Amino acid sequence: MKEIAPVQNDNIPPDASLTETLARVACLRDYEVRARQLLPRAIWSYLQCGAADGITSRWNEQALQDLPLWPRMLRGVANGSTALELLGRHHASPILIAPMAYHALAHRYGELATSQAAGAMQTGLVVSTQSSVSLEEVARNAHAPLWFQLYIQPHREITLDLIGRAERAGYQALVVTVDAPIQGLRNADQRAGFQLPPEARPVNLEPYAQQLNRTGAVEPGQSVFRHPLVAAMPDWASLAWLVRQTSLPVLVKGLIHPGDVEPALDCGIDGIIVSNHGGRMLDGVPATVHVLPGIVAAVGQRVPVLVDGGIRRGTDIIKCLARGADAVLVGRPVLHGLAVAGSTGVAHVLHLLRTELEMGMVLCGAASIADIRELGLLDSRMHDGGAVHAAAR
Ligand SMILES: Cc1cc2nc3c(=O)[nH]c(=O)nc-3n(C[C@H](O)[C@H](O)[C@H](O)COP(=O)(O)O)c2cc1C
Ligand SMILES: CCCCCCC(=O)C(=O)O
Repeated sequence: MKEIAPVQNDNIPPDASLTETLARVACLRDYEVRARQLLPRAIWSYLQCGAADGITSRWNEQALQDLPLWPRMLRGVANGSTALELLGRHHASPILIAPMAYHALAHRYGELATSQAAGAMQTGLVVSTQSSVSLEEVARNAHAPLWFQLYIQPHREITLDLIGRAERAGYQALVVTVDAPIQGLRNADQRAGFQLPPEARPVNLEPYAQQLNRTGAVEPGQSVFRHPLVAAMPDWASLAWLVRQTSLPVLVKGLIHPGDVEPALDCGIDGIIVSNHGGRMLDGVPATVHVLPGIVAAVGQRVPVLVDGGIRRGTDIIKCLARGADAVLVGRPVLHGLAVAGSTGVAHVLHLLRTELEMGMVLCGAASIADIRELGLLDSRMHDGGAVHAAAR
């Protein structure tokens, strides 16, 4: 295994020791502020910004903040636990790291640093098709449960090869992302002049470079409908085909409409991740926490439902689970921690979230993940202002 010294980080300013930096960081938001100060503007833009006007990206966070929690008292939660079983495996908490391209933009060890932190914190990591460290190298060095995020490729043989590589490398599940047949409209990146630097490359796809000689971006003057990726865009039949090609559990990521649940289940998938890609694809789609209950109802407990988008606090996790999610994925904060303090920063982000989750559970009277779902910690009546008094009578 490559040695990764957690303290080594080019991004930490010379006037602040790592200890000082970490001592001043109280919550995930502090990492965000610090990462923004440290990263070049164009890199920050790519890692942080939502598509177009960033409306959905803001809504994801705002919607979670706007949901009031309704805690229960005097329930005795000593010996509580955040543990759960997901797809037949034990997880220490309902937190996973969302798939994100190019961790090397945030830190020179990229996904190796992230996976080291994930292992230390017993947190599942979803490795992107567009990781900057190869899926095999991440797996060789990992101590965390790994899932592989797969973009269905324009050529079936490439998709098959990626599936085989993930299986052989020991990944435990495939996450098929379906909300990004082309790149979202990245106005902020355009303004900041973002271009991928040489150290951040889609290395997993390099063996197929000759067949994949194009990006997801739409060139000026080109009709979007004529883009080669649109011509090769996957459909439900592609997903059903993919599920038949692997023995691994397959989760579909990017569903937000309950009408898409039945077609997805018909394909034989094993889980759903409610996601709008952190608001990075189609701007103006609803916040994930708003659409979550509709999906959960449509699924009816046939497969696990996970959710991501805007989770910045342990209480956000409680809100998602109270609305029916089995687990959550966290995106940008992981990259913020990575940019500020490498693997230590990521581990700290995960630690902060886990601690906040446990504090929130204690203060809500929830001793287990099941309790969070069953205690009525969120209630639609809470949104009717005065009606809450009537509800309590
Ligand atoms: C920089 C960045 C790169 C991303 N790359 C991918 C990707 O390669 N595949 C994918 O399915 N989702 C990708 N996503 C979306 C995340 O998996 C996730 O849905 C989203 O970040 C969750 O929202 P949050 O960042 O507010 O937590 C990316 C997100 C970011 C911020
Ligand atoms: C064809 C879409 C590729 C997007 C890859 C990276 C990503 O998911 C993101 O930037 O968000």
